[in-house]
Order: sequence, then structure tokens, then C-alpha cells
Amino acid sequence: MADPAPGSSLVHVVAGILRDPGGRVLVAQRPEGKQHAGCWEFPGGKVEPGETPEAALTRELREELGIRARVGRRRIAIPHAPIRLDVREIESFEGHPRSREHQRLRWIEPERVDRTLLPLADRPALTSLCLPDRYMITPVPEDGRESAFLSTIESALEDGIGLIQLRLPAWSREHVAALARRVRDLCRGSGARILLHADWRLAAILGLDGVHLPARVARALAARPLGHGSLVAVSCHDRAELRHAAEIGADFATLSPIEATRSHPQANALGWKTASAWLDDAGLPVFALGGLGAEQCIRALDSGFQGIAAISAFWRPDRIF
Ligand SMILES: Nc1nc2c([nH]c(=O)n2[C@@H]2O[C@H](COP(=O)(O)OP(=O)(O)OP(=O)(O)O)[C@@H](O)[C@H]2O)c(=O)[nH]1
Ligand SMILES: [Mg+2]
Repeated sequence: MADPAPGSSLVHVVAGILRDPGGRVLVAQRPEGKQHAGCWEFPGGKVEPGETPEAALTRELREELGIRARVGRRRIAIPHAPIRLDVREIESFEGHPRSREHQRLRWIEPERVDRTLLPLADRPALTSLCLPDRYMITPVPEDGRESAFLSTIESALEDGIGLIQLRLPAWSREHVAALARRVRDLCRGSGARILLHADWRLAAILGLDGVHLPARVARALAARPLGHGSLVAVSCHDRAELRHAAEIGADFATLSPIEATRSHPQANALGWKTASAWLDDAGLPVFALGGLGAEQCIRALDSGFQGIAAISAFWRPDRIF
């Protein structure tokens, strides 16, 4: 089926994420004489008139690398004039990728890629590769229940949660700092990343991994408040907020509410169809949020999301060992 193409004046470029058994991805250096020569990119090329994106990517990977590839879901689409970069997972491939167009090839762990060596359009795709598909948001602990809160964080880390937002909106800064230090130490022990809700200055002081900005805070900013060594996330609820998040250079967004949720009963659910149409030109990784269970992660991935963000789906205080 032809791809719906918002901003169809843009040249549609498809690129593939090929992985080796160790989880490294294939990057190719553009040869001399081509546009962006010397830049590292994901293999692929332009969709020809009348071609589906899947057929185009299969053709490009055959021509450039000599492999037979099975093209899977879209990981992210990034409009970056004059192109729209449509990044697809490669489910499997036959043959050993070799350079057929004089490009240098390298398998590398996404975390080790230097983002400045990639064209601008590819940077959100690299961020997406470095983010997990589950993003846990913490509930606010009741007074005196901090120890139970920390043990639930530990259980989540044992379950493989690798990205957490500590959200304590009505607390004093001192109180937030005291709990955040303890959560930070737990996360460091397991390699998980911890973002603080709203207060980026405090996040930096405490050496956390970044900040998650509420929409009203993001709206007042013209640029990301922390450098690229930290993560900056933004809560979004419509297309304009997603656009603004991308414009200020946020690393990722949440989009909510996808389904009806008890925590925000007054908000109208967006529904999967509308939400996923907005991802076509979002240009940054987006987690689905609002009324979702862990079992909806596959649906979120198939709809073009990075994964799901949730409190209750991942927060399991009553787990019995
Ligand atoms: N293949 C690919 N192209 C990218 C990426 N990022 C990015 O900005 N581009 C740009 O997208 C444009 C089209 O890609 P391409 O030159 O590979 O197209 P193509 O394979 O059809 O080659 P050709 O037109 O030179 O024959 C180029 O300007 C390229 O720099 C990427 O990750 N992969
Ligand atoms: Mg190409």
C-alpha cells in the first residue's frame, strides 16, 4: 500500500536498520562525490515513482549491499527538508552485506555512534535506537512510604525497566532532591536512566540523566534546556506540541491520552488511528501514554511509536516473591 505522505513535497528516502546477532547496527559512510560525502548513515535511498517504500528499500539494500532483506515496521519518520527519512526495521536478511558502491561499512552499537557524524535527519533515529520501548513514570508516594516506593523501583529495574521518570509535582525541592538521590543510586546500579519531572536545573545538580518537561514548561522554551549529554523529554497532547518538542530539539516525547484513563478522566482519548497519523511527521521518538497496559507495547510499536509510557502498567507494588 502506498505510504501516506504528509509534506509530500519532500523527497521520500527509506533507510534500513540491520542488526547483527550482538545487536550492533550497520552504518555506511557516504562515498566521495555524493551529497553528504563522509557522513555515516543507514543504508537505503530514494523511493522511485510508483514504488512502495518496502519495495524501494528491498531494492536499495540489494543494490548497495547485495542482500535480500525483509522490511519490517517503521521505527521513525523524520521530515527534514528536502527529504523525509523513513526508517524501517529490517526483520531478517539473506547474504552478507558487502560494499557494492564504494561505501565504507561498519557494525556498531548504537550507544557508541557519534551523533555528529550522522546527517541531521538521522539523529532522532539514533536516539530512538538508544531508547528502550518501556518508559515507567512513578506515582507519588504517600507520606512515610518512601521505602516501599524504593523497593518497587528495585523490582521494576529487575524486570528490565531501563528508563524512569520521577514525577513528584507537588513536592518541595528539598524533598524531591532527597528521594531523587536514592532513586538515582538504584538506577546507576542497574544501568537504567532516570529523568526528573519539570525541574531541569535540579536534574543537572543531582547528576540525573535528564528532564521530562510538562507541555506548559516546554511551551515557554525556545531550545532544549540541557545539552546532548542529557535526555530532554516533553509531554505532548496534540500535533502542535509534538512539532514544538521537535523544534526545541527534545530527544523524545510522550503523546497522551491514547486511551481513556482514570488519572485524567476529563481528557478525550486520541485513539490509536489519530495518534499514529501524527507520528508520520513528528520527527522524534514518541511513547504512547494513557490508559495502556504492558500488553499494548506491540500495538504501539506497530503504530510507529517508540513504545509505551505508563505508571500502572509497570508499577507493581504488591508483587509477591
Ligand atoms: N540512504 C540514506 N540517505 C540519507 C540518510 N540520511 C539522509 O539525510 N539521507 C539523504 O537522503 C538522500 C537520498 O539518499 P541516497 O543518495 O542514498 O539515494 P539513492 O540511494 O537513491 O542514491 P542516488 O540518488 O545517489 O543514486 C541523500 O541526500 C542522503 O544524504 C540515511 O540515513 N540513509
Ligand atoms: Mg543510497
